[in-house]
Amino acid sequence: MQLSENLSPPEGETIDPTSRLLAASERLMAEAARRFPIAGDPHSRAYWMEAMINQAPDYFFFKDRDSRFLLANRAVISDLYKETDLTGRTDFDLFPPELAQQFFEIEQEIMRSGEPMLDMEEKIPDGRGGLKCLLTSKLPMRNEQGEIVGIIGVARDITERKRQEQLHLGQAELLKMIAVGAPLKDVFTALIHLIEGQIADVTGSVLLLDPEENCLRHVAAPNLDPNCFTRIDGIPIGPAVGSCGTAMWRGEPVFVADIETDPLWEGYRDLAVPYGFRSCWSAPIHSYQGQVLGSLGLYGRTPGLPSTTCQKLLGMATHIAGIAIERKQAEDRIQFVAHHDVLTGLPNRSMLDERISSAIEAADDANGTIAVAFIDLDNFKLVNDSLGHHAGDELLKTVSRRMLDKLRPEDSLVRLGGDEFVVLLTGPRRRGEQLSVRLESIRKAIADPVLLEGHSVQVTCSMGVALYPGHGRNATELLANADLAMYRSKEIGRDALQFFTAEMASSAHEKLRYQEELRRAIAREEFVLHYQPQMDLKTGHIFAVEALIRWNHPERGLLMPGDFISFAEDTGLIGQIGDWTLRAACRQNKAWRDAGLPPVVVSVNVSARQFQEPEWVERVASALRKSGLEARYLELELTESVIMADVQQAVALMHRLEALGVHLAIDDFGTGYSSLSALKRFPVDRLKIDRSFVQDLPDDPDDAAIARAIISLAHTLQLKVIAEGVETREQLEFLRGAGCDEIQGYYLSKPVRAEGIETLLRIPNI
Ligand SMILES: Nc1nc2c(ncn2[C@@H]2O[C@H](COP(=O)(O)O[C@H]3[C@@H](O)[C@H](n4cnc5c(=O)[nH]c(N)nc54)O[C@@H]3COP(=O)(O)O)[C@@H](O)[C@H]2O)c(=O)[nH]1
Repeated sequence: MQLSENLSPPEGETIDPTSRLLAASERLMAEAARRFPIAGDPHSRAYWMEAMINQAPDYFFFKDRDSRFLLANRAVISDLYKETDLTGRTDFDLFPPELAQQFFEIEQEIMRSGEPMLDMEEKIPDGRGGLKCLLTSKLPMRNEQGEIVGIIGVARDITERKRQEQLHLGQAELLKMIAVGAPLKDVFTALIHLIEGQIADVTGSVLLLDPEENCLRHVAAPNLDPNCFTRIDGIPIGPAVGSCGTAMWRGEPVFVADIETDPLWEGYRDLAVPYGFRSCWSAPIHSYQGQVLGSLGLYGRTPGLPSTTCQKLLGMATHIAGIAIERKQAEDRIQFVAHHDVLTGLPNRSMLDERISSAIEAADDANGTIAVAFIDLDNFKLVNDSLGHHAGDELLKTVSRRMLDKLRPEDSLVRLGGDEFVVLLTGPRRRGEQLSVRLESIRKAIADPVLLEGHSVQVTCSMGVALYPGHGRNATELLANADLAMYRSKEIGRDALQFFTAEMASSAHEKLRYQEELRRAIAREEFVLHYQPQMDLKTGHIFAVEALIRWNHPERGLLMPGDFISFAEDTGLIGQIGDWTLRAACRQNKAWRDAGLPPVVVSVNVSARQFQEPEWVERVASALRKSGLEARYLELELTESVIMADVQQAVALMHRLEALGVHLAIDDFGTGYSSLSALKRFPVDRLKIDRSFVQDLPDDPDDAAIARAIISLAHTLQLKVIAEGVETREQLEFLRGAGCDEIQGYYLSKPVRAEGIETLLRIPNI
C-alpha cells in the first residue's frame, strides 16, 4: 500500500507513459534501497546483483576447492544453516557426517570432472526434526584462466512440492489398491502411512463401526502399540467415547487438543496417555449416502489442534477410506450373491461341490460318513400357479428356515434352484442316532402346514439320499445318485424318502439306453399314426378323427403312447416327435381330401413342452403350408394343465393359433383345475369330457352329475362338448340325453390305421 502511494507521480508531472515508467522505475529503486538496504551504490550493477541474490528465496552459494563456503546468499545463511556467517565453514560443521560426506564427494567429483550436476534431489535436516527437500544444481566455478577454483551451488526448496507429489502418488496408489480389491487392512495401513508422511508427529488409526453391535472395530494402526489398539475393539460408540467413538456417534470430526483434560476422554485416558499421546483428532468415515462407516484418528504427542492443512488431509483420507469400505461392501455383496440364493440366503449350487469335497476330506480323516440328501418339493408348481409367485417365495423361505432349524452347525443346506435343495449331513453321528430319523425329521418339518395368503398349505417333499463312501466317491457321483434316489421317491408316489441303491443306477442306465433308442426312432421315423373317429350325435356323421401316435419299435413291436410319451416329455424329445405327428396328420388329412373323401377335422394332441416352445405356432403354420391342408381341418387338443401352467401366455398363444384358422379343444376336461373365469377367455371350440367320467356312466351318480355339469358349462360358454372313452350304448344314450354333442370311443371304433378311416369315411352315416 505504502509502496504504491510512494510510486504515484508527483503533482503536476507529465503523464507521458514512457516518462512515467522511467520515473516509476527510479522511484522503485529508491524504495527498494530504502526498504532493503544494501551496502553500495544503488546505481551499480553489483548492487543489483547482490539485491537479487539476497532477496531471492532460492539458495546460492560458492565453495572453494576444499568445499569450504566462500559466499552464500541470505537464504542459505538464515534459512538453511541458521548461521550468521558461513565463510570458511564446511558441511561437516553443519550436517550429520554421512550427509556432509555425500555432499563433499559430489562437489569434489564436479571439480574433478569439470561437469556440472544439475537438478539433484537432496534431503537435509530442517531443524525441526523433519527433512527439507532441495532441488540442487552444482557447477564448477572457473577463474579467468579457466581453472576450476570451486563450485557454484543453486538450490530450491521443493519440500512442499515433494509433499504434494507424495500425496498424489499415495492417493493414486491407494485408489489402485481399492480398484484391485486389496484387503481393507492393507488399504488403511497404506492410507495411514501416507498421512503420517504428510503430517509431522502424528500416528494414525482406522476404526470401523460394527453396525450390529454399534461398537468400534479396530482395523489398522501400523504404528500404534497393538496392546493399546486391540483394547479399543468392541467399545460401544457414544457421546463421550474418546475422539473416534464420539466422532462416529456425532457423525462429525472431533478434535481433542488435550486428552489429559478433555471430558470426552474421561474413562479412556489409559488407552492413550500411557503411550505418550496428548492430542487426538478424529474424523468420521462416511458412505456416499452419508452413513457413518468408521473413523480415522490421528494421535499427537503434544497438545494442540490440527492445522487447516491437516484437517484437509483428514477430509481427503476419510473420503478415500469411505470409497474403500463401500467398494469392499459392494464386492462382499457380489460375492454373496454369486454364491448364495438371494431369496433364501442359502448357499447356492456354486458352493455345493466345494462343501461336499471338504466334507469328504473330513470324513476320510475321521473314518466317518456323510449323507447327501436331494430334496424336491412335491407340487410346488401348484402353489405358484394357484396362489401366485409371492406365496411360492414365502413357502420356499419357510421350508428353508425349517430345514436349517433341523441342521447342526457342521451340516449344510444348499438351494439348487426352484424347489430343489440339497442337505449335507456331516460330522460324527451321535450315539444311537439313526440317519433316517434325522432325514425324516427334516421331511416332517417341511410338511408342516404353512399359512400362505390366508390359506393353510401343506407341501410334502421327495427326498433321495446317497451316502459317502458307499454311494459315491466324489461330489458329482454322490449328487447324481442322490438325485436318482429322489426320482425314485417321486416315482413311488412322492412324499417319500429313498436311499440310493445299485438297482436305481441300472434303471437309470436303462433309461439312458431307452432315450438313445427314442432318438434313433425320431431319426428313422419309426412312428405311425392311428386315427380314432369322432361322431356328431345329432347327425351320426363322422366329422373328425383324433391322431394317436404309435412307435413301431424294431424289437418290441408296436408301442403305445403310454410307453414313451411321458418319457419323451421328460427328455425333451417330445418336441421333435410332436412336430412329426403334426406334419404326418396334416399330410394324411390332405391325402384323404385329395382322395375325394368327405372332409374331416384331424385332431392332434399337444404336449406341455411343445406348447412352451417359442416358435411352435410357426411350426404349426409350416405343417399346414407344407401339407396344403386348410387350417380349419386341423384341431389342436390342449390339456387343462398345459393351459393353466401360464394362463396369460397360453391365451396369447391360443389367439395366435386361432388367427391361423385352426380349431382348439380342451382335452381331458374335468381332470385339471381350470378356473371358470379363465375358461371364458380361452378361444376354444370344444371341451372333451375325460374318459374317467364316462366309463362308469350311467350308473355312477357322481360321474353322471359331473358329465351333465360339463355339458351345461360348455353350452353356457357356447362351446361344443365331446365325450371320450364311450364304450357302450348306455353311455352313448346317457350322453345324448344329457345334451352331449359328440362322442369318441371304442363303441364307435378303436384307433385304426389311416386305411381303416378311409373305409369308415366312405360309409355315409353310422
Ligand atoms: N403329445 C402327444 N400325446 C399323444 C399322442 N398320441 C397319443 N397321445 C397321448 O397318449 C394318450 C394315450 O393314447 P392312446 O393309448 O392312443 O389312447 C387313446 C385311445 O386309444 C384311448 N381311448 C379312446 N377311446 C377309448 C375307449 O372307449 N376306451 C378306452 N379304454 N380307451 C379309449 O384314449 C386315448 C385318447 O385319449 P385322448 O387323447 O384323451 O382323447 C392320449 O390320451 C394322448 O394324450 C401324440 O401324438 N402326441
